[in-house]
Amino acid sequence: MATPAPNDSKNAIAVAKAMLSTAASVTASVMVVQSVVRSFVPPEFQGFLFSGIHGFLSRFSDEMTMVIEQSDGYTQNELFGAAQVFLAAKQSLSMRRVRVTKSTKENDFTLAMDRNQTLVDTFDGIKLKWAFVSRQVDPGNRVHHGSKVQHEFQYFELTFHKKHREIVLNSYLPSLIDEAKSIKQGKKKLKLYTPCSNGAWSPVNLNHPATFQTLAMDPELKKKILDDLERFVRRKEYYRRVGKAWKRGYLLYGPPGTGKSSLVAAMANYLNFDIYDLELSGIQTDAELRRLLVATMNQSILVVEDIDCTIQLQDRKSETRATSMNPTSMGYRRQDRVTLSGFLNFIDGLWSSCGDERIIVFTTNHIEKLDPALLRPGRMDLHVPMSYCTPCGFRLLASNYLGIDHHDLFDQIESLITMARVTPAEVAEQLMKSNEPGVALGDVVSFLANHKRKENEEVNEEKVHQSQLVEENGGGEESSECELIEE
Ligand SMILES: Nc1ncnc2c1ncn2[C@@H]1O[C@H](COP(=O)(O)OP(=O)(O)OP(=O)(O)O)[C@@H](O)[C@H]1O
Ligand SMILES: [Mg+2]
Repeated sequence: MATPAPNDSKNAIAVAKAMLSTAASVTASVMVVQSVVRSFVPPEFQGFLFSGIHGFLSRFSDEMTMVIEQSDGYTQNELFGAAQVFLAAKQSLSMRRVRVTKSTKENDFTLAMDRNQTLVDTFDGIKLKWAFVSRQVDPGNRVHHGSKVQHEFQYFELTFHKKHREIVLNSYLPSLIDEAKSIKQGKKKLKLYTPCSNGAWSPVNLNHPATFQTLAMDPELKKKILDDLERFVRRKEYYRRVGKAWKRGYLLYGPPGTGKSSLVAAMANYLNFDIYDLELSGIQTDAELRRLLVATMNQSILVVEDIDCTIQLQDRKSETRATSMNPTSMGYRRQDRVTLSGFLNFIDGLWSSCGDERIIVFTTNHIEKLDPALLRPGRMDLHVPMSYCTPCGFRLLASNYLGIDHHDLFDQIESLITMARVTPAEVAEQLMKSNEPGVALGDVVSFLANHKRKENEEVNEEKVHQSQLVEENGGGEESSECELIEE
């Protein structure tokens, strides 16, 4: 067993005292002292020193510390076990000491936070400092198999600013317990990240139920996407060999309610990837955009929804024209704005090379409005059209929503659906109106019939309008001239 080094310990304490007398920041002092203690003091004495120093310093601090012990004397503390699992999963390669164990029954190594190590977590922008403290307790003169029994007393300390007490108790700790449960079940809890006001990503749990089984879309297209995803995740070595960044881009396009966002959620659920939802219109500068992109993690999907609606990205030519004429004519310098070229260059260049297994998805309702730079071959690897509901899509929805594979009304609905342009979202809405298949399907029939009638009326109105135009212009030939002029 390693013996304590009295001189080193004295040095460490002397440094701690000196720090205290001049410290402007108590937190900074704690960190410096901890690192000094770690360097000079043998592990078995570190726990004692840490909590002593910490207890003394905390009197001057705005921080509060929660102590999470293994048990309350009678029952196990659920939070202690959850923290062990959660923190082990959070550990990064940057940790200096990691405990590694493996039982004969298990195939994998289990990593855990080692004694007297610290780790910083963030939640809703709040910094939370974890320490795993271990103290040797002398139980008196108890002897077992000839040697003196040593007891180890272990607990976690969770330190944060006092003002976040309620958030920690009501949100952070419950979510930690949830996450630990998912980790234990071997299932990662998926997250949906959105940019928050301080320029960082803020996570919430992603509980979207969409899967490839529940998606009503062309079966061949569905299979093509699934195969593409599977090939992508298997191809780590391939991407390395050909010198390409390990990323894949999908462009999903189609009318509202055809399942573009549902497909993104299905992809995340299928791959077990988190989603980063990049709302470009909320981002002011290329620098801010880059910061956010760099902060995304591997094995994730970066989604930019409705890319055509993000005005600055719409028209690169006009953007260039405006800049070349007068760089400050619009009251801002061009480099202060998010630009399509800046975004695409960063996605294709530096960003994709600093991470692995990235998927990028753009969605749009108007593919025709997109800048050609986005549609260029090689930019988005797969273009996925999301279409109106087909008979096959309807059957899948009926099976999902009503649990039925056949019904007398199916034929009528299927022939109506091929004529009416309705979205899966609209059909799903009708199917949800009743648990009784006959009633729900009756609603679908009336909805489709109404929809078809309205479509016919619109077509007729348009025909009348066109023939009025022809009459006003006095004949066929001149009308084509008129169309040419209008264009
Ligand atoms: N193809 C589909 N298969 C199954 N359900 C669908 C499909 N499309 C839409 N839905 C249902 O409609 C709802 C809305 O669909 P979703 O948000 O995915 O459409 P969207 O194409 O992203 O629309 P928008 O363009 O307005 O963003 C979904 O929650 C889902 O219940
Ligand atoms: Mg959507």
